[in-house]
Amino acid sequence: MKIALFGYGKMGKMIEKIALSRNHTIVAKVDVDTVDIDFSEMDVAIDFSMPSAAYGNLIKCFEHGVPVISGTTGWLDKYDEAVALCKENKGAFIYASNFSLGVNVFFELNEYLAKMMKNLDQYKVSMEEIHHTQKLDEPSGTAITLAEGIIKNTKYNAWKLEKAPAGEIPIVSKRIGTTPGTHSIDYSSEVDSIEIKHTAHNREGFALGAVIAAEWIVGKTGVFTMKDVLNLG
Ligand SMILES: NC(=O)C1=CN([C@@H]2O[C@H](COP(=O)(O)OP(=O)(O)OC[C@H]3O[C@@H](n4cnc5c(N)ncnc54)[C@H](O)[C@@H]3O)[C@@H](O)[C@H]2O)C=CC1
Ligand SMILES: O=C(O)C1=N[C@H](C(=O)O)C[C@H](O)C1
Repeated sequence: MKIALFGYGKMGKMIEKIALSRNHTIVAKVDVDTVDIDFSEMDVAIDFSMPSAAYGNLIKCFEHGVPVISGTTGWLDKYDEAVALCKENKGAFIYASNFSLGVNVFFELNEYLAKMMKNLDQYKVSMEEIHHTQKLDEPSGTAITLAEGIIKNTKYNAWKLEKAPAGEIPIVSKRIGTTPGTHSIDYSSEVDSIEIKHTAHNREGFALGAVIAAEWIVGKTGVFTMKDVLNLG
């Protein structure tokens, strides 16, 4: 495949490494200094840019008929608009807050545990996410996806950064060194705690998942998620 990278930072460079190892070609590396973009050579675009840029990059891809994988987080206030424009242009689009296989397993584990905890009111849930100090958004997109999974399956109705009132999930965001991404969920009662945790050791898992999603989406039309790409049962 001929892949265009929108965002050539930490993730863009890791995606390039994984893509080349899978015999793909990088036909464009779009970044802040890019003036002209030639869409004619792209089979698929992969956007790992920044919260303020992602939506604009997606729209350009939809308008030029290029399927797009969006990994950038912190722009979900525009997600519904992006879906509508994708459909209007008969485009193809996958957004995932986290493309790694391990985190997508963790998403399923999170919902499974939440269903079991639904009526155990003696337990209170809390979340923590730890990332590198260069991360622009908080909480992480992954943490938001996890919180939504808990809300869907329990009596909790919202999430809040740091402290949260009863019925809302508190999320603590920490920025430490070069941490790739650690997410933990804790159900605590007077007598015990139950915790599940995912720790990324590097960015390879994120990049591999994004490239696999790119390989999957080529030739398709519509809006998809990583659940469509991964058959996790
Ligand atoms: N969904 C997932 O699996 C993952 C998502 N992410 C997300 O990906 C995004 C990027 O993360 P990193 O690569 O670590 O950040 P980074 O800061 O290393 O790279 C972002 C790059 O985007 C460039 N950029 C800024 N405006 C742009 C524009 N208009 N068009 C194209 N490029 C532009 C920046 O100059 C920079 O080179 C963040 O939102 C992060 O949360 C990161 C890892 C995994
Ligand atoms: O900024 C990052 O690095 C990451 N961001 C994503 C998120 O916001 O969840 C995914 C991963 O945790 C790394």
